[in-house]
Formats: sequence, C-alpha cells, structure tokens
Amino acid sequence: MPVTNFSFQEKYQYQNGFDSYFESEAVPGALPVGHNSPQKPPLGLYAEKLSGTAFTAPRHENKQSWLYRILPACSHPPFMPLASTNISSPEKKLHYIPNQLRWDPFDHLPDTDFVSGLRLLAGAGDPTLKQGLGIYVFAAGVSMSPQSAFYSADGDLLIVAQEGVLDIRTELGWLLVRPMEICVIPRGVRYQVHLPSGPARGYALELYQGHFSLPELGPIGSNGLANARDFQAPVASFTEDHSEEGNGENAKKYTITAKFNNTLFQTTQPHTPFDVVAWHGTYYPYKYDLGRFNTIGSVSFDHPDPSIFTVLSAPSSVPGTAVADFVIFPPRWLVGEDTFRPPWYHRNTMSEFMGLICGAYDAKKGGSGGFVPGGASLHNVMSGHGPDMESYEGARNAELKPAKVGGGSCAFMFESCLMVGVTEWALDKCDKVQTEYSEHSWGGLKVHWKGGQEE
Ligand SMILES: O=C(O)Cc1cc(O)ccc1O
Ligand SMILES: [Fe+2]
Repeated sequence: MPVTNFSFQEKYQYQNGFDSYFESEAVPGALPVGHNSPQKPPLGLYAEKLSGTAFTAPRHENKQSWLYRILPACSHPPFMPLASTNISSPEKKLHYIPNQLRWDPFDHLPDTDFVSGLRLLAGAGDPTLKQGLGIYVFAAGVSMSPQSAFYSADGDLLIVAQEGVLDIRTELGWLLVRPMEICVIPRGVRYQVHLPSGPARGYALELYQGHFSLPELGPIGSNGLANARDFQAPVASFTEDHSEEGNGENAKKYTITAKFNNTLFQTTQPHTPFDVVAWHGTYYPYKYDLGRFNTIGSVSFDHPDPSIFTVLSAPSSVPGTAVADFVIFPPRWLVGEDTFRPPWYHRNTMSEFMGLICGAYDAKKGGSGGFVPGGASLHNVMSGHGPDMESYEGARNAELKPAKVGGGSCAFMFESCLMVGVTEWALDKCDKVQTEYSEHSWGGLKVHWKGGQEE
C-alpha cells in the first residue's frame, strides 16, 4: 500500500502522556489479552519484544514494548557496511578546542534524504560503551523511499525540526513533526522520513546512554514547564507487504539501513518493516509541541539559570547533572527590576550547543554573520561567553518596563556535562564557521570602569 493511502485520522491519532504505558491496535483483537506471548498470538502475528533498558532495570526506569507483527525484525539477510557515508569513519575523529564557535545556517541539501543528510557536528563519548552523545544537523530535500527504513543502534535520537515538515513513519505508527515541534525516536526503532511540504532542515541529538525524562519540578510544584500530557505517542499503523518469494531473487526489496557505532550498514529484505499491527509498552517514539511549554521565570529580579527552561533531561549518574539537557528559550515576559535581563557573562562547567529555530536570540545580534535560524553555536566547557557588545550595551541602557522578549522566536540549547569534540566537517568542510565570531561579539566590549568612580 503506498504511504499516501493512510487517512489523517489513521496516521495522527496520538496517545497523550509522557512515560506512560500505552497500547494500540490497528486491527481489533490483535493484542493478546492478559498475556504477552501466547503460543499462537492473535491473527497469526508474531510477538516481538523491543527493549530500551536492561530487563532488570528498576521498574520506574524500565522501558520495553511488545510488538505484534506480520514477520519479526530478524527476518533479513546479513547487513553489509556502506562504503563511505557522511556518518562513517573520517567523521569519527573529534577535535577538542576551547574556542567559542558559531556557524552560519547550514545548507539545504536538495538531493539527500533524512539519512544521507545527517551530519555529525560534535559529540562526546562512545556509542560502543553506551556513554555520551552526538550532535547533528540534518537537511533533506527528498523523502526516504517508501521501501526503506532506518534505525540507530547507537542511541535515542531527539530531532528538532527547524524548517519544513517531517512526516515520520515508525514501526509503532506515524508522527508529524513541524517546526517548533520535536520528537524522540528510541534506539532500534525503524523509521522512514517523508517531506510533505518540501525541503526540511533541523538539528538532532543522539543520546548514547539512558533516556530522556522530564526534569524534576521541585518547588515549582506539580505542573509547569513541559507537562506530561502534552507528549504524544503514535497509534499502530501497518502495511501488509511480504513477498511469497522469501529471500529469492524476485522478492520485493525493502532496504534497511542501520547506524551501528556511527557506521552505516545495509540489508534488503522481501517484507516491509512497517508491519506492526499492534503494540503495548513503555518504549515508543513520541513528539512534543514546544508551543505548549509553560515558561517560568523571575518576577522580581535577576536572570535565573537556564535550567528553568528545560524541556527534557537525560541524567548522568551524578545527581542533578545531565548528559544532555534540551532547553528552549521561547517568547516570554521579562519584568526583572534593576536587572541585566539577557544572560549574564559566564563560563560553564557544562558544554552548551545552541541552535535557533526561528526569530532572534536576545543575547546575540541576528542578520548576516550573526546568530540566525538554521545556524548554531558551541560554547564548550569553560569557554567564556555571554551577550555580544551590541546586546550588552542595549540591555545595560534599556528602560526596565515589562517587555516581551523573543516574540515569534525560539532558540534552544543542548547542554551537556561532557566536553564535546567537533568533527572535521563542522570545523572545516561545511564552510560555515564564522571565523570572526569571538572578535565581533566581544572584541569591542567597552570598559565602563572609571577608575573606581561611579559613572
Ligand atoms: O549562553 C547562552 O546564551 C545560554 C544561556 C542562557 C541563559 O539565560 C543563561 C545561561 C546560558 O548559558
Ligand atoms: Fe551559556
């Protein structure tokens, strides 16, 4: 069945909730009742377990789903490595440098699909040890073939759509991800990215360890920031297409691309991987509309730490310390009295990768050579940064009436406790590094000190 044959209702009837136990069946009766693996699962389906944590992970962290499908995922010929890809070997070498970095918007790539348009920009750790993360930009000009699927064994992928719509078909159902929306595709889940409205571009973070959770709310109380009910998981949706020829020469081919230790492998199989008729469990892809974020801030004075804007957090083993926080800077009211309202100057033990989805960021000038949508910046461990000269002078002299910042804009940050290295592509080949970034931002900062006298 061509992918266009699914109705909007069939594709986008989401189940709402974060970290919930969900179940969904595209055909009534496909889910076994009171049983996970009956001798003969209903409707002649195969039962397949997909685990996202060790079987023995504590109950509150345990993530796994049962899939009831026409053929199990194991039914394919061996994977073969793909010769050279953008993700493959040369990009594995990371450069660790203390300089502040900023990139012009990354190019749209008219001929690539989501997989071939993924570029590793920076990272830390190692997927073989299940430690660390990878930071990507992607650009796609064409949809993935309806006879293809991609999965990553390396980690959960958080995708930030910046331009263009991603219509993502996963084994567990469909997710429509528009700019100002994000989604998370868990490790191992097979998916296919379609572009219903033309070229797409965005950012992604691959989490080699653990999973994203909602941040603690502490004294904020029981609601606020990203509310659990606003996360949306897909409903089961399947295609029936399995060649009677088995793996023979005339069999119809579905290409499965696997990302395994940052190297791509491929196999072809005679049956669609999108044959999951029903599923239940806690391990599933989900999306979230950033417009639903309940932004909280200071209503008295001083600029709070950006952790107040955390949407999702992937904890390390150190309490309160994230391997990756996904933080946004949405439109909000600033009312602080006697306060320098933009971010303060700082050096951070965490590394900060930032991107801009739309509009402008209040600490940096936009326009050519500035921080612009589709571009990015990296302030690594202890790399000093803060508002550029223009933003500083503007905020220093601003009248402190209540002001809405960031109207129609949204920046975001991937913040990590790890020092991140930058790829050759990011530093050189992409040709987007703003070589004058630091000089233009902070080289002209004025001295306001008047020998100890008040101004
Ligand atoms: O550097 C940045 O622009 C991100 C940031 C924002 C903020 O409000 C406080 C600290 C911080 O690192
Ligand atoms: Fe910062």
